[in-house]
Amino acid sequence: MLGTLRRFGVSNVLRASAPRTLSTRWASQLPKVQAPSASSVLTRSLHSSFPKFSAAVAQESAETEPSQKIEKFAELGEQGFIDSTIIKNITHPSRMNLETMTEVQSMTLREIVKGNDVLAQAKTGTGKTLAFLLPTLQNILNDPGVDVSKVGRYSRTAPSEIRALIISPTRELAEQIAVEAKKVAFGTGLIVQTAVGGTQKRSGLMKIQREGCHLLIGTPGRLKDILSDPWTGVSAPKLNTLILDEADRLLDQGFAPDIKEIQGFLPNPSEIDRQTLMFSATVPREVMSLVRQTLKPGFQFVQTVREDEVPTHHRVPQKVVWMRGLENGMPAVLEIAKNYEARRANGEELRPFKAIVYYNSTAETKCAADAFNNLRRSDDFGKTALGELKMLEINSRLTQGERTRSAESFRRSPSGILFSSDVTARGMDFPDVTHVIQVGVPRDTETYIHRLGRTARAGKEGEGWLLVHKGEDACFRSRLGRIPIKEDTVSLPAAWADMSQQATGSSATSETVSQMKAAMTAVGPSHKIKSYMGQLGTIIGNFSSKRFAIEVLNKQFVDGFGMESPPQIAPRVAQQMGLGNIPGVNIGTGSRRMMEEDDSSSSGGFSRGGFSRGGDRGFSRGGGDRGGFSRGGDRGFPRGDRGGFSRGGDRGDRRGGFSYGERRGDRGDRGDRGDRGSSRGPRRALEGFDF
Ligand SMILES: Nc1ncnc2c1ncn2[C@@H]1O[C@H](COP(=O)(O)OP(=O)(O)OP(=O)(O)O)[C@@H](O)[C@H]1O
Repeated sequence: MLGTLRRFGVSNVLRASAPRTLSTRWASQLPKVQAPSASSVLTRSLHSSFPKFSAAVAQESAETEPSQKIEKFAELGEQGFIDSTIIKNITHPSRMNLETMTEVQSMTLREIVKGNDVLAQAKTGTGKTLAFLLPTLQNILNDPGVDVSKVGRYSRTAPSEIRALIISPTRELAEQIAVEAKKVAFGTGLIVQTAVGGTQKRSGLMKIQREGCHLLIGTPGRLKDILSDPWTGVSAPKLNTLILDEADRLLDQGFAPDIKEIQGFLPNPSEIDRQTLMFSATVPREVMSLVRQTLKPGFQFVQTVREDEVPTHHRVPQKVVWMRGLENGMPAVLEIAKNYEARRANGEELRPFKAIVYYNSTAETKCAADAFNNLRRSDDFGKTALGELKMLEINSRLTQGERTRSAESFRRSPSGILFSSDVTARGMDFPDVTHVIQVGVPRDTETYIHRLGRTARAGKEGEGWLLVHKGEDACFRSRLGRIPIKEDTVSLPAAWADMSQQATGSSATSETVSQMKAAMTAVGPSHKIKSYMGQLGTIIGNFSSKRFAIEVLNKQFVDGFGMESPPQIAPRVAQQMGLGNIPGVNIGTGSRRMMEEDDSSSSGGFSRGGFSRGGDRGFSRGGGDRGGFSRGGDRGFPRGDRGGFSRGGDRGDRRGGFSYGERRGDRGDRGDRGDRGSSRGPRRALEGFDF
């Protein structure tokens, strides 16, 4: 109440709300921070970092008790608590068609309308977006200084009338939030604008200048650009609310400086009272000092992930499959799809197969998308039920237009496979995703949780699969050991097939392996090379020894992708990565030229009916031929040649910079770092490469 009083004086709206006891001191919940007993480790695993965090905030925050009463949106309108137009937008069958608030919505609504600072942690897919949008838009309407009237067709609102600012870590998420905000605000006169990188800055800016803005949603880089430039006229001197969605991501090392800088362009909170809201499904302890610096003392800590409750990702069946080699990853993905389709064909009532496959590097997503598109175009697969599946990709290497098209296409499609880097791991709300498949151990627990959270949203069902190599065992146990993932040793024989041998026999697994190997062999050489380099950065961090990592990686490219020998690593890079003396490292400078030749040649590859000779054009210096998926698939891979990797090795790409996973600095949009850029150990040596 105090916050609202401070800002707008007495709020009639608030008086209309029923009195509730919302807060208790967190200290009363202290048993939660005790060390988990052996029997409860699995169910408490989500909280591996949270208990420490909870203890850290015990003294300075209040926790909101779980709501006993699930509220209907319509009641909020009847009470006069929320504007009737907003309620109509939310509840009308032809609009958002929502009836009842989710727990996080119910538990945060009044706190936010009161003007309190809130940190909210709730499971993925439980409606956090609406939880902050609804009260924030209502607060803007409550502000007597806000004029929503129009002169003719034109609003009276200036670009300096921004009352609330939402920061999102990725462009897609910012756009998605804006779409939802516009739905909620429809017909109220409130103006919602976006400022995201990768889009035309000028036209976006002119739109804000022309139409004005009450709620601005953006990515850190573009927001910084716009707010730092006084000539834009876009400013927020009357800002009341700052919202960090995916707050832990925005407060980690990668984004924190940008967030701090943006705060510098906002009014000083000691002069103009400001409410700050933070939402996420995960709140690791590392971000706590920044949470404390950003929120007011006594902020509300709303946590719907309770100790006695199985969090979303526990409810979803999660399976880990240990693969014979990394080359078995794509056949295993294909087998998951085929097994599911077979169940559907047997009459099980299942939704169409709609999966997101996550990789730890951009280049792997590209390679996988290419391979699966090759597969789709082949005669033997193309005519099957799965041949209809859309094979899409999203990663930060695509132009923003391509990214948006892929996201839209996947959103609308009832089925399909999206090969993605962590750009989509947080917040993205693709409907009806049946499977999340993660290949390789993700960089941390939070990444695993958010990726998994792309399925089983809004109460739906979903499955989670993790495909890993035995060499990642220690890393798996340290990052995900407390997550209740069940080992599956029977469902995916393709994960164990020996791909160094030509697949023989007519079993379903042989067919799956043969089909996938042919499709992998036909991937363009430059994609293979980039994938190799991209994986180098991640796999060395995941395996216990470099020697083992190199051996396994090389095997993938020879036995899986049909290369005669693994791609060459330039001597300088090998040295920087500490690979100079590691057996199996193919040191030389031939890869770069090969990529250039491949990029400049027209794409051939996989034609209907199989693998065309033109597929690896420009790649056959050794004169080798290819065929199917024999070991000599990419024979002719040159050795020790001019070129090699140097900074900006991938000239064809628009942007530079490489770090673990997604590139740390996505130059197209400095704010859009879908993936954390960790520069641990050998990965540093690959910075400047764009794989
Ligand atoms: N009250 C509600 N009743 C039913 N569905 C809802 C409700 N509120 C939101 N949803 C729907 O639930 C889905 C997930 O919502 P949202 O994207 O806000 O989840 P989230 O908690 O932000 O997830 P994440 O942690 O992944 O960002 C959306 O499709 C949204 O429309």
